[in-house]
Amino acid sequence: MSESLAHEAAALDAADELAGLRKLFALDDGVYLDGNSLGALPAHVPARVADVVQRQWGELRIRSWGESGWWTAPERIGDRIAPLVGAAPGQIVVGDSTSVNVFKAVVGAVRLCDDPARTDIVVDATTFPTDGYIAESAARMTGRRLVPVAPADLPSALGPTTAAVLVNHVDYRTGRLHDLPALTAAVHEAGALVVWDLCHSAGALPVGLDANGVDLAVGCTYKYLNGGPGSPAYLYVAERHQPAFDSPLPGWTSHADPFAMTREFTAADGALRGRVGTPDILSMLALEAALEVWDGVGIEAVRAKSLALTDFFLKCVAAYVPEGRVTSLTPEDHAARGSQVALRCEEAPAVMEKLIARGVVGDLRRPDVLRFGFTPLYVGFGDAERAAATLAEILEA
Ligand SMILES: Cc1ncc(COP(=O)(O)O)c(C=O)c1O
Ligand SMILES: Nc1c(O)cccc1C(=O)C[C@H](N)C(=O)O
Repeated sequence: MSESLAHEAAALDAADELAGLRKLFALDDGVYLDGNSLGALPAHVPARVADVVQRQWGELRIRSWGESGWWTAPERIGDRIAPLVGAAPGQIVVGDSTSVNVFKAVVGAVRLCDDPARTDIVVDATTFPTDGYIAESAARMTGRRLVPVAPADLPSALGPTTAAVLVNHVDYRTGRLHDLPALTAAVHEAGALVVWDLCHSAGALPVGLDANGVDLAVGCTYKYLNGGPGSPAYLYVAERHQPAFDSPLPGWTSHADPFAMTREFTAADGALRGRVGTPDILSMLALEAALEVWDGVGIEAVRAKSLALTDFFLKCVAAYVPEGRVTSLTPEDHAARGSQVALRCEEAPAVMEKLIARGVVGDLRRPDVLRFGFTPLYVGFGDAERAAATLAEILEA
């Protein structure tokens, strides 16, 4: 479209220290900008899953719970995710869906708060729906009131009646990054606990759970962590809260001695309290294999590339797309930007269909949002330029 932007893309790709990671993924010639919904497949994962099925399950059978490390996979893989979200070992367990972990975390936070005068569960009013639905149910179950508040208004909405706050780190629709350090501090100032949903930030930018004193957090692993469709989510319970963390789903695998099979429940120590039932081993070990692409990769470098990619994509869109056809919902300010660009466009459904037909895969968020996720491990600057050029051609036609 423009020689100069295409040249700029080539120069940026040539200078990109993460560019070599793309070959670790099974990708075609298309432009894949939907890794914020389903991350791409790391190429070595199928053989690893085949080994889990054929040898570990097929040959070792029941012995694999011990010999193949199945039983301890939730906490082992939690420790592998921990450095990506700024957590020391022993605070994350992997398992269940994000939705289920939201439930454990919100009810767990209200129980940790343990003050009947604190009647409110505050929820991000712009949240991904599942968090809102579950927070509402958690409020009913714990006899609390659900108070939806826009993240920007959170500090003024908090007070002596706040028990717990559930907020998304990055807004799934607009890509807005919320200020985790400041909001965590504001929640603590009000005497409440905070639960962060990291689905759209883990693996895309530094989170700093421990450094910011976050209480609880949840996240999925099938977006920027490339764990595969429906791969298990995770729950972070800060070490200081673990002794009092009272899970609303105390299954036998979170028991201190699961194989004692006692009638009474005695919670295990540490993050293991977040476990529930038998771990979904096939998905979990696919995730464990997928996480190997992070070996030697620093999240700071990923963040720098993510911002450069979204900046460059916005620049190409401004240069190519006819005036007035799209409006960016994604903040210009780096401090408030996640790893996606959301463009409002009147004809969004038809435009996304045409983009996908031309090999540029983004997401439609109805009614009028074109969503493009930038996953720095395998998306390059040439992809960003091509996506913007294709979008412009479609809008000009
Ligand atoms: C912020 C957020 N929370 C939760 C979920 C979904 O949770 P689950 O994995 O339980 O479907 C998503 C995406 O699906 C999400 O974007
Ligand atoms: N989890 C998904 C699924 O099972 C099917 C389709 C999409 C998803 C998603 O992850 C949606 C995503 N959380 C979003 O931000 O829109």
